[in-house]
Amino acid sequence: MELMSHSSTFLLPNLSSDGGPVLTYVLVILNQHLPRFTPLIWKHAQLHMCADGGANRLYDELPLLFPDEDALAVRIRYKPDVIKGDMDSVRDDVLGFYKNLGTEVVNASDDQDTTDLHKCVAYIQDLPNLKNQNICILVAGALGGRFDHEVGNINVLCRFSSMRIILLSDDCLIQLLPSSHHHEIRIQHAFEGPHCGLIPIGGPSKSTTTGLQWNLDDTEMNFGGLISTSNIVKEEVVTVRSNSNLLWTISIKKP
Ligand SMILES: Nc1ncnc2c1ncn2[C@@H]1O[C@H](COP(=O)(O)OP(=O)(O)OP(=O)(O)O)[C@@H](O)[C@H]1O
Ligand SMILES: Cc1ncc(C[n+]2csc(CCO)c2C)c(N)n1
Repeated sequence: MELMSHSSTFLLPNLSSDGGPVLTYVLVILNQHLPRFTPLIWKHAQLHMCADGGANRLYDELPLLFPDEDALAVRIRYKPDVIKGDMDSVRDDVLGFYKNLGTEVVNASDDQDTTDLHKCVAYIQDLPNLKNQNICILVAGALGGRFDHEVGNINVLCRFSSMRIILLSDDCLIQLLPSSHHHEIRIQHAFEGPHCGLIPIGGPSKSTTTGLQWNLDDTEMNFGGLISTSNIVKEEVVTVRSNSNLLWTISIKKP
């Protein structure tokens, strides 16, 4: 089985692959409080998208991260490339502002069965320019607020299990570790940890880990039984093998 390497190098001031694969980052902004490090991951991303009402967050909240600057100048500097969704949450003034700057708007209001995040990920998956790139989608504002939205966002990880997608908030990140691979997670100790968790998301799992305070040794996990929450990262590298998909979550440090 192949090894998949992971490293949250997008949290570093300057992007490096840290021995892992070279990734092309795409940023998707959701309709939830913008993480404080949004300008940093914006800089690392090649493409910037807003999921429907996520455009309101960019418009309203990004200037607050630059209190000494003119709000209009900040909004022009952080222009999304694409806004996609069913358009029931983005405000008309916000849509008009970004359309005037040249943002592409994709109205998918006919689809009321998939979330706006799902629609954005499907758009990224189909982009011809990114076809041969090793893409990693960073999803800002994926956690906090409404629980149905949070679970919907986690479900997108499962529906697009062959894509690298990382859900982000100010406090933590969540990503899928598909059982099709073994995993090596390089920890950026200055920016993340020590609290972490491994959660069986697709049914019962048997998993083996190294690098944690409470390692698993071909240990069965399932909802209603054991799941690994409040675990602690102890080494530079965490390894995970599992016969079914797991969610990996780790805390993000406050500056
Ligand atoms: N409170 C939240 N927590 C986590 N993610 C959220 C939250 N609110 C919105 N999102 C994410 O942002 C995306 C865009 O949000 P938006 O409010 O435009 O969605 P919506 O489909 O209009 O929601 P609603 O269910 O209220 O109609 C959603 O698809 C979801 O992924
Ligand atoms: C069983 C079922 N439950 C809920 C919805 C509603 N829904 C799910 S995603 C979405 C679009 C949100 O932008 C909406 C309205 C549905 N279609 N099917």
